[in-house]
Amino acid sequence: MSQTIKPLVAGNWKMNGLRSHLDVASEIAAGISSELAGKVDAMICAPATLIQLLAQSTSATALRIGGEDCHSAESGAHTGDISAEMLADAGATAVIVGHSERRTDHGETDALVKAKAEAAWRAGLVAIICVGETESERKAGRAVEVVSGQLAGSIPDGATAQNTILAYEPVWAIGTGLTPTSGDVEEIHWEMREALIARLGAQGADMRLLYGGSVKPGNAQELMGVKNVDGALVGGASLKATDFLGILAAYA
Ligand SMILES: O=C(CO)COP(=O)(O)O
Repeated sequence: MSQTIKPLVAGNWKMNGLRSHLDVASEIAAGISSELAGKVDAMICAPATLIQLLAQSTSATALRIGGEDCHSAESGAHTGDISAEMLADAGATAVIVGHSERRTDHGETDALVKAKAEAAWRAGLVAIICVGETESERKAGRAVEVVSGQLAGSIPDGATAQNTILAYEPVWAIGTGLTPTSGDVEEIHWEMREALIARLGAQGADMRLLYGGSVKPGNAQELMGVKNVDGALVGGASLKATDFLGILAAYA
């Protein structure tokens, strides 16, 4: 945990949540004391259908609301897509780009992820850029190489510690209950930090680096304690208020 960087625990609801799920966010917001909010930022990235409702219901709380993806264009003939401006208009303050499920399901390339990050900034949103190796890439000893390549290709010039957050999510750890060892997380996060400093200087030194992949209340303290881990990106455990608050409690 860095001395100077305020950590962020962000939930990613993925394609989960009807309006009946709004109570979960309210419960999470109610569970964040002002003391805890002084130590860690908290966010839920939600399906586009819920963003406005969530932003309204949590507006007086410390919980921030984000989107899960955006198109690179501001508007136009892109049926079914959502622009960063639309997310901002609905009350989002950030958006995830380049999640491995988007890279896999929709064939998103580093170049597209980079364009989406620039779109996020254009709309005044923070870009949460995701990178991470697959199981076969790790087994082949290529984890550092793959993550470094994604990082170089997905982060636009002009990234700052204010407009960009990086999330390392090993694909094989997502939704599986498997996590890398603390040593493996430390190695990747160190490599990311070095690459960011080499490219962005002080902005890279201050940028938040989240770990994601099967983060639960039971392993949060250990994972969040790893050097250069400045918070978490949480999938399944963000759908239950007690679990998400249990992860935030690692920073209490
Ligand atoms: O993909 C993730 C967050 O973006 C991680 O998902 P899980 O926490 O369910 O493994």
